[in-house]
Amino acid sequence: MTRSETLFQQANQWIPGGVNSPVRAFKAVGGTPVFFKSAEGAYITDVDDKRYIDYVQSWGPMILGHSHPSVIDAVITAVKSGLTFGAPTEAETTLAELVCARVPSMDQVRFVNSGTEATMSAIRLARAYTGRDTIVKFEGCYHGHSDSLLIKAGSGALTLGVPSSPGVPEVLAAHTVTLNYNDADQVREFFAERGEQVACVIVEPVAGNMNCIPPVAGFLETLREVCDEHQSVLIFDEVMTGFRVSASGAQGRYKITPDLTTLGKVIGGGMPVGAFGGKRDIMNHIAPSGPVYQAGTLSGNPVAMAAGIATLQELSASDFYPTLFAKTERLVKGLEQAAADAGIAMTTNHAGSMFGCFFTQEKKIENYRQVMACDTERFNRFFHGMLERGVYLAPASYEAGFMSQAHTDADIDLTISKAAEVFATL
Ligand SMILES: Cc1ncc(COP(=O)(O)O)c(C=O)c1O
Ligand SMILES: NCC(=O)CCC(=O)O
Repeated sequence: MTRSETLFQQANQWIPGGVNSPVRAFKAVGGTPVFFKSAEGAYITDVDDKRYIDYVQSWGPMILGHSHPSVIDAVITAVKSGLTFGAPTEAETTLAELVCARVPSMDQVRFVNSGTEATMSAIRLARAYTGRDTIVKFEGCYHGHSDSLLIKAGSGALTLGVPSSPGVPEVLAAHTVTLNYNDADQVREFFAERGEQVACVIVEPVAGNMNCIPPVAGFLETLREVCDEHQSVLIFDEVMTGFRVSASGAQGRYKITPDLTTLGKVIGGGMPVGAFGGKRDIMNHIAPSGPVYQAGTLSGNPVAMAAGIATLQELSASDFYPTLFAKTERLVKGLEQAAADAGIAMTTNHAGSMFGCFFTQEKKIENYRQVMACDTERFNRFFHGMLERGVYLAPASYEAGFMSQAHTDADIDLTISKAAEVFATL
């Protein structure tokens, strides 16, 4: 047995399914999850001392690569001053200012501990602000695991075949309407009928939890329009896209201004952080400014704030995003070419530093239905072939991949050559 196999067996005794988050368990791809012990830059090392080029990057946060020296130094400095005070610190304001300065739609921001908390709190706020109950989301989008949002959700929920989780009361689920991603006509039709009931529309402005699906022209624009017409709150869930698809997130990339934005992943630099924010007149409703309750023992944790500040500061270099995006292009073009050379039907999507591969005859993948029709068995063989050859991809075909600053052209070219080997076996 490998050490990962031994550890997984032990973990299963004490932890349900052996993991603390379902997507880690390799349920979708089969086999035993790899247990890791360290990571640096683009590389991650497992407990059997095997090294992998990592395109999961902890599901998105590690945009600088693992163990970036400035982030580690900032964390060590913060740790030495105490782990948590449960009281305000200057670092919270520093990070809040950094975030709001970069995301112009955000006048104010509240820090929480995860993306789940951020979206859960944002929809509570939108419901209170509008005095309405109905929320609109899109099939295959994942916004964390709060009750109202775990309806027809993406990510791990898709792989388990239970996108709408048991345990969510029907009366609550009834308030969540699920529409088709990238289908502007359906959104218009729904709003024409029930727009006055809609508290908010929440959307991943680039979908990253049903593989990677950028918005088609006009989709986000339509969401903005119908929300304006019906006084509904438009929430961009930028937990994944924030500071990843542009310096100001997807809203900057596609030039659509949401009312509320949720963030996570990158803004915590690898520490547990989420955030929600937006226009001052909406954020004023949050306690203690207003009556909408939202709280957290560890919210704004000083160590997490330090990691976030150090990360955002690194992103300010003028060539940061162009360089990062060029790497993503290099990878996806190389993978497409390698697949074509091997006669494998595969297409890719990418947006900024997010990307995805689809095993399909179709040339363009723009919606959930198309994703679900892709050849998952072939993806699973691809995944294991790459894993064997030292490339760690997300262990499910419904996840976006992530590029980091630390990936070199040599790492990317090595990845493409490994993929070429695997394509030859598919
Ligand atoms: C778009 C999006 N929203 C929300 C979440 C939930 O964040 P977390 O896992 O930190 O609770 C995730 C990822 O998990 C996500 O990708
Ligand atoms: N796309 C999946 C995630 O972003 C979150 C990972 C997890 O749920 O563990």
